[in-house]
Amino acid sequence: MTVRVVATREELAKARAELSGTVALVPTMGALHDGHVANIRAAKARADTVVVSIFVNPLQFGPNEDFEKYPRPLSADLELCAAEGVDLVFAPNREVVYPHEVSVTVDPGPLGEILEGASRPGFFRGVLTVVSKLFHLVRPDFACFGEKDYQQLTLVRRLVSDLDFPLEIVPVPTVRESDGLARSSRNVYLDTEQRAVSLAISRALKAAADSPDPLAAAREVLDAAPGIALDYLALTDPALGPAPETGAARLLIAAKVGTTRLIDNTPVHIGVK
Ligand SMILES: Nc1ncnc2c1ncn2[C@@H]1O[C@H](COP(=O)(O)OP(=O)(O)OP(=O)(O)O)[C@@H](O)[C@H]1O
Ligand SMILES: CC(C)(CO)[C@@H](O)C(=O)[O-]
Ligand code: BAL
Repeated sequence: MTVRVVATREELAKARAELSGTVALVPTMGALHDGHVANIRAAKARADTVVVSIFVNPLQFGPNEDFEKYPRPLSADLELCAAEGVDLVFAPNREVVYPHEVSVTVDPGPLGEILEGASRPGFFRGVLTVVSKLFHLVRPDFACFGEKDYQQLTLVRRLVSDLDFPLEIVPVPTVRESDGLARSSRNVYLDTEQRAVSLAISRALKAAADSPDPLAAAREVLDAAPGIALDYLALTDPALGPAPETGAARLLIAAKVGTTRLIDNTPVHIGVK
């Protein structure tokens, strides 16, 4: 079993013209896992054909982040795409996506400055710029994004509505390991002990989802967890605005375990249901 793979703009344009019916794009940075598979399956359920992009986007990495070390197991990724019946993989190199120095970029606005944006300056500018380029190059009818990266999903939705991209964003629920840890390409950085420590993140979210005081419930679990360096624990409304006094809300966590930065989030309800 193989999957069609293109790397240049010309190859992509030709392959795109040969796709019939509706197209769903699954943008990724590769190192594919079950979370990506859920995105691919959601794409297949929505559209006639599925395109996966694999590109580790330098523009969204800070100078001290893991761009160089980010895993790039391309042949395993292609096997997985073939097994999932993906129609086309776009796996460009840096020069294809950025043929000259970038000058014009997409401003994510105030939502890009908080949470992940506060810890990773320039991150959402990099994400929204490359996502815009992928939307122009692939011209999908749908694009799937995981709820694991909730702020990214929220900002991509704003990008599409504020800048009138003619496509629909499909959110995909977070896929977890059986012990609760959210699947992430960065989980491979964790050793056995760190992996055990990192379970406090999903335990905190679970406690929060079951409590009328989500913030306090999560804090209690995290305070009792050695080895977790909390970056933020934030309660917001579902669109990442200020949390309501009661009702539907979102709880988001970012934490470092060793040198690995992990993020996760859950819907919560403030007050008694
Ligand atoms: N556990 C998951 N469940 C659902 N979707 C996911 C999951 N993990 C990643 N995705 C989604 O897959 C897409 C590509 O993500 P990416 O390639 O960055 O993988 P990742 O595992 O999030 O990597 P990283 O750990 O580097 O953030 C994004 O839309 C992301 O939200
Ligand atoms: C959306 C994305 C592929 C843009 O580089 C990346 O941020 C990711 O993998 O979530
Ligand atoms: N999963 C979002 C991309 C990143 O962390 O760089």
